Amino acid sequence: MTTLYERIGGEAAVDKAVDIFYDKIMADERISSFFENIDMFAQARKQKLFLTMVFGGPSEYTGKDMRSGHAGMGIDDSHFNAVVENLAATLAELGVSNDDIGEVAKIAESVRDDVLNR
Ligand code: HEM
Repeated sequence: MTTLYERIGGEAAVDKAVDIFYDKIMADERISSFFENIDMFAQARKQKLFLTMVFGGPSEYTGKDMRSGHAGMGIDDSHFNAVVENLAATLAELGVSNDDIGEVAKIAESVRDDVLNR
């Protein structure tokens, strides 16, 4: 059985997706302010490793868990929805199938309560 990671296109596709994703985030006034003082190069590197892991690729992520990684930021459901929307739009642009985008959305849902610290 192929993994989501393989179907999306492996390392090259995840790298490209994360770069486009953060361009969208930085241009999105609903959420860009959260990233104002963040080193986006380091952030993109972590996000590539995190998504690679949760999509079923190699597990090389050594960053924080989603609860401690987002603690005290005041992220609410509307911010979370905006992030997922940008991720789905990025994957659609890269030609990922609707089924696979649905699977990514499910993975995102599975960390919602941790990211929102509830
Ligand atoms: C599917 C949802 C999300 C995933 C998978 C995700 C993933 C990550 C990862 C892997 C990190 C790195 C953690 C570390 O430093 O070790 C991180 C940090 C961060 N996330 Fe998220 N995130 C999500 C949702 C959000 C949302 C909704 C926001 C705000 C709108 C957000 C804002 C941030 C910020 C600002 C950081 C940087 C923290 C810092 O370096 O001080 N994230 N996220």
